[in-house]
Amino acid sequence: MIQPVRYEGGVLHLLDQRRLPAEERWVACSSVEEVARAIEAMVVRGAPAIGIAAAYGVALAAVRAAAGAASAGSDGPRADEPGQDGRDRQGAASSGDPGTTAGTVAEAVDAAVRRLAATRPTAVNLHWALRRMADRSRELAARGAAPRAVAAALEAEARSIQEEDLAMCLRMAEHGAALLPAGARVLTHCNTGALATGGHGTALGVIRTAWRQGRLRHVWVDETRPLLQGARLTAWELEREGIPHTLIVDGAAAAVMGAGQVDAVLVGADRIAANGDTANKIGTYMLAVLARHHGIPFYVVAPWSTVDPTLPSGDAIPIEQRGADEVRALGGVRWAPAGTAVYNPAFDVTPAALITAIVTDRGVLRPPYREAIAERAAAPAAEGTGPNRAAPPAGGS
Ligand SMILES: CSC[C@@H](O)[C@@H](O)C(=O)COP(=O)(O)O
Repeated sequence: MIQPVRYEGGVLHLLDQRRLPAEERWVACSSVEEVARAIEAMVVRGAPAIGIAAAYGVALAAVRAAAGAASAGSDGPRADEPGQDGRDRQGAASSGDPGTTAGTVAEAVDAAVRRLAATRPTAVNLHWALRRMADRSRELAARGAAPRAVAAALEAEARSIQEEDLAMCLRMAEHGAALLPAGARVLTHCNTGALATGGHGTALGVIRTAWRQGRLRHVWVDETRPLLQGARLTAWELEREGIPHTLIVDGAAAAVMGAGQVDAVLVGADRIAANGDTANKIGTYMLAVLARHHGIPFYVVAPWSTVDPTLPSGDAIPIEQRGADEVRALGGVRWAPAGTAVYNPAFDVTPAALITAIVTDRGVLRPPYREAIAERAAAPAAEGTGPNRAAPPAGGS
């Protein structure tokens, strides 16, 4: 199984998604700053995977703070010091620290949460995961846990977030596959696969499971301009799995729908507001309009950690704006005049009215979404899916 995030021996290893499919290269992070920069640079991307990486970033901060004052009151390595391969830190982390106070660790955790929360604004999973780590840290501090015990517990919490995300993906995949007709031809956007999650994927997880169940015939893959997550990442995952697929430019979606070649559209989400409005990769809204015009079901697939009941509607979802050169150029080749004005929102918001159903690990939600979301938010989370979130996410909105 593809897993883009691995935490081993106090070092976070991220599969560098900027380089796929050309090469499989891993980036080692041993400080919060390295994790934050990896998220900003999209070494790791996809809403759930960003949350998982950030959770490990917080754990790294705690590990380093617990080890940092080990040398008789020295302040240890700085949290923003770039690592080489992290092994030096691993040694420091395991050396123990009689001198570090619980307060030092709590401060390091708070600083890590603030830094990581500022990396990418739209995916709420990031803030959900950070909040969970901060809550766990406070709980341990209140119990008077020793620094090294806090660090170990935060490493375990991050691992739980990762494992629970995989479990949620597998549950969503079962729910979503059951919605598809036998021999389905589906269209998907961006990358919502194992690369974007704890494994298996959200919309792509449904596709994987439907294929294994023998009910899927074909996948249309939007290339997903400007960063080509569909062409580079989704096509790579589908090829590895042997799932029949065809890559199209984003502008061809209407033509394949109009030709009667699509039975369902499946997309992921970065944030779902209380009324069901859904932020996802730029171009998703366009697909929803097209699907409605052609009478094709449009399904959003997302874990509960993507639902943000604190926002009344999609109008309140912060949309990340990215640099002009992502549009003017690709791979170092510029094809637009250097001074051309560019508008480059990374996400758009699909109005709930265009969404046929939202597939979550808590079941399939149907309109009216405000009621459906309120009802599921109040229900206890299924085992292994973490605590319900009642309060607003850390720095999320
Ligand atoms: C399971 S991933 C869901 C979304 O995060 C995905 O569709 C998406 O929009 C990813 O955007 P990205 O900018 O690549 O992080």
